[in-house]
Amino acid sequence: MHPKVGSLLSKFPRVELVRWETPIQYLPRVSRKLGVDVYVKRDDLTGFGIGGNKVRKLEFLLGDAVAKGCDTVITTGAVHSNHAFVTALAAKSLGLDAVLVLYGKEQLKGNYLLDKLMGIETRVYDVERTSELWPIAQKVAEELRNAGKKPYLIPAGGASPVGTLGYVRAAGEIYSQIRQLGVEFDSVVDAVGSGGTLAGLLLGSTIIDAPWQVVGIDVGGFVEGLNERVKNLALEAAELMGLSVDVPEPKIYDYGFGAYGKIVREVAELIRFVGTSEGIILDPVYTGKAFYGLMELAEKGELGESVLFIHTGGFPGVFHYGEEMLETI
Ligand SMILES: Cc1ncc(COP(=O)(O)O)c(CNC2(C(=O)O)CC2)c1O
Repeated sequence: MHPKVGSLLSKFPRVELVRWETPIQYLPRVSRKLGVDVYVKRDDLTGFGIGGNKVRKLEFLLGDAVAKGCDTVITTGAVHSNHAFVTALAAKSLGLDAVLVLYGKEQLKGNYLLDKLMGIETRVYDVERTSELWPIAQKVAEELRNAGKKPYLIPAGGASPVGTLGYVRAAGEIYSQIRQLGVEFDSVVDAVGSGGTLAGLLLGSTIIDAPWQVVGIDVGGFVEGLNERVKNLALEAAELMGLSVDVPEPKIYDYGFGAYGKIVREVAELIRFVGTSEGIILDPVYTGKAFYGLMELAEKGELGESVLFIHTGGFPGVFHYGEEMLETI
């Protein structure tokens, strides 16, 4: 861990959910195809509830909830939400209750199947996008307070200054790993939904004065005003840490293929290519689109000679959208 990051974060309550450093793995076949060295940080293996990148944010979010004596966690997302499922699972593992405020078609697949299998309370609403769920979640919190509960509200994706600390810490972890590996990166690339992961990487990379550029791949406009949102999240997290830093403008490229959650042939084919050539499974909503963007940008020379992809997980999405993906290829 980078000493400055470690000491800055030590004052924040954190529950340990990521029990190891996730490996950084070289992808020989992808690298040969691109003529660029591509590595992947296996944050799909953070190890709690196949929750991928969300687990890092939840260490601080649930640490805060426990420190405040809260007894019920509420969060929002689509019915296929990786974040919603692992938030509720982690809350339950800490003895807290959880209520998921969701939208979308209820199908017993992927994360929604896991929600039900784990006996998680879900409330599904007829809205078009996650952002419309926030006022509903606030009403649920009020209902719980009136029932004598002490709810802790977590925004979609855990995209808050506290949640952002999770990827500040990840940047510090990457720093110590590259010294052991003897590698350098020109770019670090991550899928962007609610923006918290990118914001944390941006702030963490600024704190450690990292040589790499941080690049986000927007997977379909999960939120509006993404650049400003990411920058503000990073600055608010810096303020929370007691830092005054100048965070660079986020570099975000749109590879949403027209809409968040839209399943497309190009991504299904890429998932097959990366799976059969490197044994790594990407998902059709987030990491498949992000890796598609990485490969196209790398071929254009936008990412330099050595690139680190943050594999943020999303595995349940393969089982939510598997049939739809197969129809495209
Ligand atoms: C596998 C995977 N990879 C990357 C991301 C994007 O992370 P951010 O939300 O921090 O930008 C998600 C998000 N998922 C959301 C969810 O509800 O699951 C927040 C949208 C993700 O699940």
